[in-house]
Amino acid sequence: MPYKAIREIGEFGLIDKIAALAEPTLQAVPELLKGIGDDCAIYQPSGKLLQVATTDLLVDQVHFDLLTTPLNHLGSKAISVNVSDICAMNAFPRFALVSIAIPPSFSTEMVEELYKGMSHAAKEYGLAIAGGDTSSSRSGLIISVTIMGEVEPEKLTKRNGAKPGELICVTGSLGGAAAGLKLLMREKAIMLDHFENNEPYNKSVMADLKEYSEAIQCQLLPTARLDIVRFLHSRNICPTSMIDISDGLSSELHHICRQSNTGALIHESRIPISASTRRVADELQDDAITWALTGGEEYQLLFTIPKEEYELIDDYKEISVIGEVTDPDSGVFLSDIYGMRIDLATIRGFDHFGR
Ligand SMILES: Nc1ncnc2c1ncn2[C@@H]1O[C@H](COP(=O)(O)OP(=O)(O)O)[C@@H](O)[C@H]1O
Ligand SMILES: Cc1ncc(C[n+]2csc(CCOP(=O)(O)OP(=O)(O)O)c2C)c(N)n1
Ligand SMILES: [Mg+2]
Repeated sequence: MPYKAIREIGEFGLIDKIAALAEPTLQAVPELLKGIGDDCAIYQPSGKLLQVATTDLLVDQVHFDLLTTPLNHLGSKAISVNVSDICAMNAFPRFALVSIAIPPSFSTEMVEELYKGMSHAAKEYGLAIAGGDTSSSRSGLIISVTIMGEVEPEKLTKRNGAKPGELICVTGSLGGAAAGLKLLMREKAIMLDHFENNEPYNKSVMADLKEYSEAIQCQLLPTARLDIVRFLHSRNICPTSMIDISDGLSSELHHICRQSNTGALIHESRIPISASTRRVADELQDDAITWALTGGEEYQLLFTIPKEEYELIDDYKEISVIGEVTDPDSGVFLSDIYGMRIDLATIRGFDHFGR
């Protein structure tokens, strides 16, 4: 079946298709009085709740590579990385505005595939796709998502409330997204090599990626930890500080410490790293702890709670206590498996303009 060029239906024909795909997300949000179709989306904020807003860009060749990324996964990830920021405030996402700049190589079906992923993720998180903007792009695909969320004022969690003596907690496991990215880049290099040598495409030269599905899923299809926000609310736990891990554990811990005016000591042996991430690191002769500290794109939550609240999280396997908050003069340190202290100021994470 030939693909339909976007020029055949034009900008407004494309927006109609996008609106149809966004439609099922509207049901979960009755406060949204108008979604796609007017000059603005119209939202009726609920009474006493505070509103939070976040935005993140996804740019071709910076955040994704279309050779290794299915478009529906990319759509889902664009929603999830923003929901993750809402979760980091201990808040709930309500609606999203999605803007895309589309390169000339894209067909109507490719845009639809992207929105199928967004719409699916939005439904999972109970948020509506309420509007956006569409442009052509003279270079690669660019996706910008803005999400509004809500939270009761007393539950709002910022980066700046950690105090010495408190526990540092992290959700899920770390390092998987970096492992997935390394594997995908390895497979891409093999594929390009093959094409360059004019060899016919042959699936058998590629690794069987099924055996790496956990790491690849962490990279291509991360989930924001809205389940953790629900858990925290259900147990009436209000972290004193919280951040999501987009740039690596080390960077995010520094953000909490800088904004809370504290130090921190975390323990290498307590950093949760899955067996499959360790296996990939061994295979690629790389270091899973470095991935956890600097890899980023985990979309797990890093937060602090008073020691007395330990028993409230103790039985929950999705949360690991990895260390404690210290005085500001103590710096931000990792105690390695031999008890040696490593200054985490020397191990920073992802930086768009980093050397
Ligand atoms: N171009 C920009 N203009 C205004 N504010 C920005 C810009 N880029 C980032 N920020 C703000 O700087 C802070 C840190 O951004 P970032 O590191 O991207 O956070 P996150 O990891 O939560 O996405 C956020 O409050 C964000 O809104
Ligand atoms: C093609 C490609 N190159 C590199 C990466 C790795 N990468 C891209 S952005 C990023 C960090 C997170 O992105 P950022 O824009 O800093 O998110 P924010 O902190 O604003 O949430 C990482 C590790 C990737 N996923 N794909
Ligand atoms: Mg950001």
